[in-house]
Amino acid sequence: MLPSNFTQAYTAFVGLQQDVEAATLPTLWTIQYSFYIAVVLGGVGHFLRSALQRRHAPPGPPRLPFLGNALQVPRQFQFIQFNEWSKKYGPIFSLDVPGKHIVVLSTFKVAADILDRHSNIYNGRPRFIMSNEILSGGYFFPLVGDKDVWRRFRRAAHEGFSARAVEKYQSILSEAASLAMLRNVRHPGGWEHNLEAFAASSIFSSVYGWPALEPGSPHIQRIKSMVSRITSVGTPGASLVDFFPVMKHLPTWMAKWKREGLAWHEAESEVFKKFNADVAERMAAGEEKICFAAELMETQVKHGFSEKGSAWFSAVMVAGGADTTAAAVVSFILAMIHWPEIMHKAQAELDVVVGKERAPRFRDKENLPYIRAIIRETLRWRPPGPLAAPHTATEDSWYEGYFIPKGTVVLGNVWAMNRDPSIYPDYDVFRPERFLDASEKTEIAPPHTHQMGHATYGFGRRTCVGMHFADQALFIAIATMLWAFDIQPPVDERGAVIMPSKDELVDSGLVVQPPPFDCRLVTRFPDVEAVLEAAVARD
Ligand code: HEM
Repeated sequence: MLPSNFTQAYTAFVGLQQDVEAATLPTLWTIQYSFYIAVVLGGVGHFLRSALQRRHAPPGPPRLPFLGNALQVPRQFQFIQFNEWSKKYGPIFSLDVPGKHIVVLSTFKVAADILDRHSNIYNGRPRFIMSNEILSGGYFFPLVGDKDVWRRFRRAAHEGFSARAVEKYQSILSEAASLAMLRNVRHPGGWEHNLEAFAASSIFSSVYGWPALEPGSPHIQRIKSMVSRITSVGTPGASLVDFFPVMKHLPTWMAKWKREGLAWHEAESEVFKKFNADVAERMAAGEEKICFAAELMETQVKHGFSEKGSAWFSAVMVAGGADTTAAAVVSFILAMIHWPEIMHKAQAELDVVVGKERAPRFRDKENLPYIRAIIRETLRWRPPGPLAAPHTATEDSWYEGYFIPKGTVVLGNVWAMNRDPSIYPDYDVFRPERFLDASEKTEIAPPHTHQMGHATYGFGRRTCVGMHFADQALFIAIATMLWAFDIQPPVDERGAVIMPSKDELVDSGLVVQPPPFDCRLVTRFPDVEAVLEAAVARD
């Protein structure tokens, strides 16, 4: 009976009629036997691959039947548990959760060997049905798995955000930094909002050419809520459809989650299209201000983007840049409170190179090696994304005797790499000198770190496409902040110092950063306010 069942299944599958003419039977039998052979070979292949995977998988914590390691992987702060496991199982270990084989990399070297040197087969992303395909219509660039679509995003992003291209945003960043510090002089209690507005405003202005945004602006809130919605449904276990992909095909009348998700996507698309329409209007009126969205509108046909695709692209660039940069600035402030001697050393450098008559500018960067080392150390010490983003293997491969099958999710544990005790024995100490040679003029970095000394911008071909913009933003914010203020811990009503914890972290889904804390910003000299005012007016 088996053959007839198979034939029926096959004929139904390829759309053949059941009542085939007798004359076609020989052909049908050939098809039928080829089909059996394919199924048997497929089954044997699958069995062999599974055996290979079991036998040659990197070591890892013991698995339970069916559930694998699902109950051992925490929902938050996974990088900390993964770091512990790496101490026991080594720099490459594996985990199994239902439907997914995961490999975690914990040293710069294994990450460079696998994700950088073989980046052509490790540049995929796992499928994010709810967050990317439904809520974002397939346009959430960092989550896009389709190679062709991703390549188009990447090429277009590179045109606007390469090391060279981002220089055109320097005046926007300088103005935003001076404005944020001016707000800090006038409203020091709101420093965290002022710096959040700096990060969001500078990327908004670079993408849409808008004037600076106020702290708490509805635009900042909108992008934050977009990111938080997309990341919350994308976390493992949050959306059933990511476990059972077939559910994506349910009709909307049967699936409220899908109906609501698609409606949300349409509403967001309208907003993002309006942002772009506003840019188009200003361009038509002859405004010359350079912005990414304007350039993209001119090149969108070449890159193969629809109107909606290009509207989402611009908004996603804003989303990728705002919270990450703000989180790094907050960690820098915390470090300055805990290591004031570093702050004073940086201020001495600024006083020599910049002086007190003007605020720092980009052209000073070359002569401020200590400030540059502080930026690296901030990103090493408290990476805003301690697990970077998941990559997937798009082909089977081997690494040092371990088999990594196609479809494996590969995670680079940035946290473990940046705190590798064999490279940084004092990894918990904030010490920018580790990135300078004996003369303290030239930057140095350990091997396999792209000369950066950290892996905070990720790996291989999926390395953060906004990293040059972020580095510029961090430079001008940190230099202007240190030039203008002594950053001090708060004191209680009796004058006793309240030291904020340097070890606590909060995980917002997109970024990991210190929980909110107070600090005192004391202007370093009487003219700070006047100089910042002049800088804002000039830029
Ligand atoms: C301190 C600030 C930032 C940090 C720490 C950071 C970190 C990261 C990381 C870890 C990744 C994933 C890399 C990987 O998959 O291996 C990433 C991807 C990405 N970042 Fe950033 N980022 C920052 C700023 C920015 C900025 C300013 C922008 C936009 C201008 C941006 C846009 C993106 C985009 C679009 C991707 C996806 C790239 C792709 O999938 O090919 N990021 N970032």
